[in-house]
Amino acid sequence: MTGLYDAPLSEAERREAFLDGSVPVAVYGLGKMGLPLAGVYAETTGNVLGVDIDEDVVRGINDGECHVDREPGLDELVAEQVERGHLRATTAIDEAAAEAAHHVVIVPTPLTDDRTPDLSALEAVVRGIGSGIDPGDTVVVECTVPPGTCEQMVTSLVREEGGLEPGEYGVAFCPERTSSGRALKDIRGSHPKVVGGIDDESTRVAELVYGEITTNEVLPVSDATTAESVKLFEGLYRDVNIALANELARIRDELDIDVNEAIETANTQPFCDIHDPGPGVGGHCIPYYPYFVTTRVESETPLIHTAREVNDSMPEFTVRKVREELDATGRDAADATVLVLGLTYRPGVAETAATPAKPIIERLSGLGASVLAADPMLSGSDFEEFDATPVESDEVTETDPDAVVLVTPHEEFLTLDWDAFDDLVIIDGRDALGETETGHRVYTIGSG
Ligand SMILES: NC(=O)C1=CN([C@@H]2O[C@H](COP(=O)(O)OP(=O)(O)OC[C@H]3O[C@@H](n4cnc5c(N)ncnc54)[C@H](O)[C@@H]3O)[C@@H](O)[C@H]2O)C=CC1
Ligand SMILES: CC(=O)N[C@@H]1[C@@H](OP(=O)(O)OP(=O)(O)OC[C@H]2O[C@@H](n3ccc(=O)[nH]c3=O)[C@H](O)[C@@H]2O)O[C@H](C(=O)O)[C@@H](O)[C@@H]1O
Repeated sequence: MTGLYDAPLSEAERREAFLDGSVPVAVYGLGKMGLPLAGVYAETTGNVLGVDIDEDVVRGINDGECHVDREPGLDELVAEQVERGHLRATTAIDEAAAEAAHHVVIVPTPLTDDRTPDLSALEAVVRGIGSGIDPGDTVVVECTVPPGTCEQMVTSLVREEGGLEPGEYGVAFCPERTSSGRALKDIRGSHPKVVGGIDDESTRVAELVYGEITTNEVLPVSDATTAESVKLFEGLYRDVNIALANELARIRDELDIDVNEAIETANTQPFCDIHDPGPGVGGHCIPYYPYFVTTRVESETPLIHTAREVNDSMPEFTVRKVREELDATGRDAADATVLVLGLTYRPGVAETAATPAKPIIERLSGLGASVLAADPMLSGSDFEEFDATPVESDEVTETDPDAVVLVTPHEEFLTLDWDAFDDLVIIDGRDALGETETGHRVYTIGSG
């Protein structure tokens, strides 16, 4: 069986070919998103080859192991699909590209240091696919990309490496609308699956494929660039709305109200969905996606930039609160020991990209404080990127800090024995302590 693009088959025959494994699938990128996606493709078609550049990732998967933590159901799915021969992994991208007829790309698309999209991994993978692609194949891009990437970059790389023209093979953008910690639920159908091809046949193939992958509806849009924009708009909406919440938290002291209470109450109005304030916005998604749009257009985009500035100002705001609260208890931050709890960008996810913990620690050290840091999802060398002394999460109550900053409220930190500390100042970055009586002086971002 060759690929589904322009296949001389009826809709039912195409579906049957996909479901019985006659259309070999390759998934490029086996990380927090790619591994669950490969698992769902494997349980659907029984014929998936995963590709990753990390030999440890490949070896672990071929041993039936799952390297992605805290994803309910993923350990079992990977073990079962590998054991049944439905899923295997390789670092040999050329082999995979030659063997597969349906190519799914979900590798990192981060930002460079000067805040332009870094599509180097995508380029490497699409070149690899181009070297092995056949007429009738389909390339599906799931990693988030700037608008126009599929129409332009993907087709020109396939032309360069494989000599194929659009119309001989398919390209579709099918955004991954998945959150870590609930990846299988999301991939299988928490949200409608958006699909957009560079031509109608590409859209049709993506619609058929994702009609089998998701239990939710499939939303075909006009073209790939529209689908790319849908994904980015979701992220832009979130960044701008978090910035509104953060700006309200910044004026909380002057209003002398609990802004978190006011936000929660305002949101009882169906047209209001103000998000949660916090110590900053991290991850390789929300803080990055705005630049995928602003670097793509000449027009001014003041709202997008201002939202980024507000969100990126929250680490400084958080450290200012540490200084003010220590000051109010007669202590100088310069002589203080500060314990930072939570370094990943949000609870339960082992990802430190753009984490606010990093600038918070840098600013605390800049004040002269000695900084301790704990995070149950990090170990050993993971702490090296932070200018702080690592503390085992189950040993934090053996430290004697003057202040604790709760940046990322992993569940392990919600049951801490606060009595073990003396005369603490606590900055609760995420209103995570709620009504917990800590017996210490607490400043909660948003609530005061
Ligand atoms: N993490 C998330 O919450 C979401 C991420 N996304 C998109 O998915 C992309 C991937 O995200 P994650 O899975 O979280 O990243 P990750 O960092 O967890 O995994 C990426 C995987 O790709 C592999 N890789 C890197 N370069 C490669 C190459 N040239 N060829 C083959 N494999 C390569 C890495 O070894 C790693 O195993 C993101 O860049 C983003 O655009 C979309 C929705 C949600
Ligand atoms: C529009 C949307 O909700 N996008 C989701 C987002 O997931 P992600 O894992 O990046 O987490 P997130 O909940 O958006 O949080 C990002 C950052 O923003 C912070 N955050 C989040 C929500 C909020 O009200 N306030 C706030 O400060 C978080 O602490 C975190 O540091 O980005 C994912 C992605 O695109 O990678 C996407 O699939 C997810 O659905």
